[in-house]
Amino acid sequence: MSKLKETKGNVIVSVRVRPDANGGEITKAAEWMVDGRQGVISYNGREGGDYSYDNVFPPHEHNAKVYDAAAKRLVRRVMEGYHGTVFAYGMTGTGKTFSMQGTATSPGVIPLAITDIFSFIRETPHREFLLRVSYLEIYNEKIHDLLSASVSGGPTSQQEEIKLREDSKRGVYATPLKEEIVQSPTQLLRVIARGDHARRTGSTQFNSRSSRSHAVVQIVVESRERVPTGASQDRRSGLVPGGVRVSTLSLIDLAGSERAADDKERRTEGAHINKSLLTLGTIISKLSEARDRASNPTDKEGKHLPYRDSKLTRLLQPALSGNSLVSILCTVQLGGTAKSHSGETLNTLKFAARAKNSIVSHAKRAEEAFGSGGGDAGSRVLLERYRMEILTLRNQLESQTKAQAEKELRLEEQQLEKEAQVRHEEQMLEMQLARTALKERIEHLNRLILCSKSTGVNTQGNLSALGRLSRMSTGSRSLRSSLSQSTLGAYGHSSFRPISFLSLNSNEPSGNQPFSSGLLGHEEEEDFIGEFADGKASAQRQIAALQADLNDKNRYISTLERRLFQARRSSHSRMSIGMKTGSAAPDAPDVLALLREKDLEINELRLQLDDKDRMLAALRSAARHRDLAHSATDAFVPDTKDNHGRQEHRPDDDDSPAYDSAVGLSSPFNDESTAEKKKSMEDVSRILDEMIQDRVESGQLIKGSRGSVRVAAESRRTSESMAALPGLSMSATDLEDSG
Ligand SMILES: Nc1ncnc2c1ncn2[C@@H]1O[C@H](COP(=O)(O)OP(=O)(O)OP(=O)(O)O)[C@@H](O)[C@H]1O
Repeated sequence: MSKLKETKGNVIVSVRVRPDANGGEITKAAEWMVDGRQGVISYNGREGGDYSYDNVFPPHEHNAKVYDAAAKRLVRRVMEGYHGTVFAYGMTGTGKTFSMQGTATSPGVIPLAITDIFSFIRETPHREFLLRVSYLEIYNEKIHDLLSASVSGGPTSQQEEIKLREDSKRGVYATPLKEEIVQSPTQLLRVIARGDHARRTGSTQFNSRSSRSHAVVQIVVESRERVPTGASQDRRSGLVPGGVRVSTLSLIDLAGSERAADDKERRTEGAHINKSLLTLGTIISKLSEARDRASNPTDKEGKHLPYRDSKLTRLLQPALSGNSLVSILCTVQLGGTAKSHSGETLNTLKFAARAKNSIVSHAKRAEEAFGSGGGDAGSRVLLERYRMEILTLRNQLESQTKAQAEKELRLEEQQLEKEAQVRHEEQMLEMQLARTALKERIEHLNRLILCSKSTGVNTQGNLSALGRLSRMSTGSRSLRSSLSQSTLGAYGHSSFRPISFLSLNSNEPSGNQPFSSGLLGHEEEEDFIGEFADGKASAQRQIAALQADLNDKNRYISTLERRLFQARRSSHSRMSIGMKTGSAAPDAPDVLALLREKDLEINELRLQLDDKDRMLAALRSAARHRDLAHSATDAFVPDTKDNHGRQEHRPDDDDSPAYDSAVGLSSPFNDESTAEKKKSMEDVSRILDEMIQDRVESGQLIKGSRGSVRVAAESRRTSESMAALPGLSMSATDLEDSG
């Protein structure tokens, strides 16, 4: 026996004995003997004998044990690339469906095979798998797709007829047939359960829910060697190291053979069932006969085998002809009392025995297919097809990604161009604004320049100072006019000219610096300034003009002082002469005349002194205007030194609010101005001192030890006499105060 198992490993024939339907022991124990360990069933009755099989399962053997012994190895080899077929054959109600499907608590061959399939996948990491499943039934010699059936149960009448076709690589296959790709045991079991639900069943004499059709579950296994890690480049290029291997596991639950039933429908079904089973039996018998002629291989047995007599045998042709591993599970029930029952059991045992002896499997591992190959067989290699599709999609994705990247790049470039254009426009706008601002500035400056020219005053920026200069110039002009009038009025000299006249200082020993051409007329000054109205040179010319004006004023002051001194001396001389004359010949009428003359002179001197005071006030005012001009000029000519490096001469200054408000500056030359003022006062005092000294020398006055003076006795007398006269009351104190 063991030798038989070894030599015929590709075909396994098992017999499973169903428990007694009544729950009791085998009633005809004497007729039947079941040896599970030896795989022998013996029948002691008529046509009795021993029937040996690969496996004999006693009545209470579990489904798991049946699967392990009858199908497990075959399933694993299918996963390795072999075709495999497991089918259950037996009389109705003997446990074919129970063995193939099992129950929830005792799963049969199909669910256990599914579990093993996925276990194998998990245990084989170096390969990748793709599983697809189909489920059909052959009912009254017609093929129905159980996965395309309506939910309500039973294939739809409009379902396209499914035909069997044959291919050199695939063998015999049904088409069109729905195939579902499954990725988990649960998903696969759910698909099969759906097909089971659609399967046709009916009540028979021996089975209240008898399968009235042959049901075929086909699981197509595609597998391929995994691409080694790091060979992603090859994957992308489509160069895979190995092809795809395709194998099929067929799990078939045959309808039960039975005697002709009373029901017409059952009789019709039975006739078809029996016919297909009969054909199957016939083929097995012929295979057995062919095997007996194995020594004469010239005969090609296949040509004479009636596979096409039934769809069942046509569908099982690849398996029966040796291209597939085969496991036949025959189910019997030994407990029946009817004589016919034992006959059916014997028929099953004989079928199994013939199958065991006749079927020779030359099953080989399926060849690995490369590419789609061409033809239907190649196109069914879904794994390869998917791989190609993935490759195509990946290429499309890459091209789209590239196109997208290029598009984004273009958009980015366009965006950058837009931004650059916006920036350019902004820069242009800024430049335009800057140009506009510059133009406005230029126009403003031009207006300023025109305005300055129109006023005849320089120049760049210090318009208020220039305005003050202009006002000062006007003021100076009016000052000269008033001076001239007052001077003329005081002296009655029509030849006396204002300070701006050049002839005034030509012969004056004033010590002032000569100024040849600086005394310009007012219009000339404006033209001069306007012509050189820019920069430091212009400012220096302003200073020079003011300096000249200042010199004029100084010279005029000196002239007035000298004239005053001369007038006093002249008066003193005349008074001295008159006194001498009076003392020598004191004639009363002469004295009176002399006194009147002196009174006139004294009055004239007083008027002259008043004029002098007014002139000094006017000169101080002129000096303030001059300082104003200096300050305005200094505002834009920091270097206030003249060309000879000397500090500009500053006139005396006072704290006149008008001056301060007019200039708006705190003069940095206040100290110098004060010194200058003191100097001028000292000059006046010096002149008066000289006058007093002259009188002292002439004996009219006596100088005290502490600087005080008194009138001499002679003079006092004269003075007293003069003082007695109306209008002659001048004293030394008066002389001091007037200085
Ligand atoms: N080994 C077994 N142990 C327990 N119960 C079984 C066994 N075999 C069959 N049965 C029971 O017998 C009844 C009929 O079994 P099943 O439907 O599997 O027979 P079948 O051969 O498929 O019949 P049919 O050909 O009419 O479909 C079922 O109720 C099933 O549970």
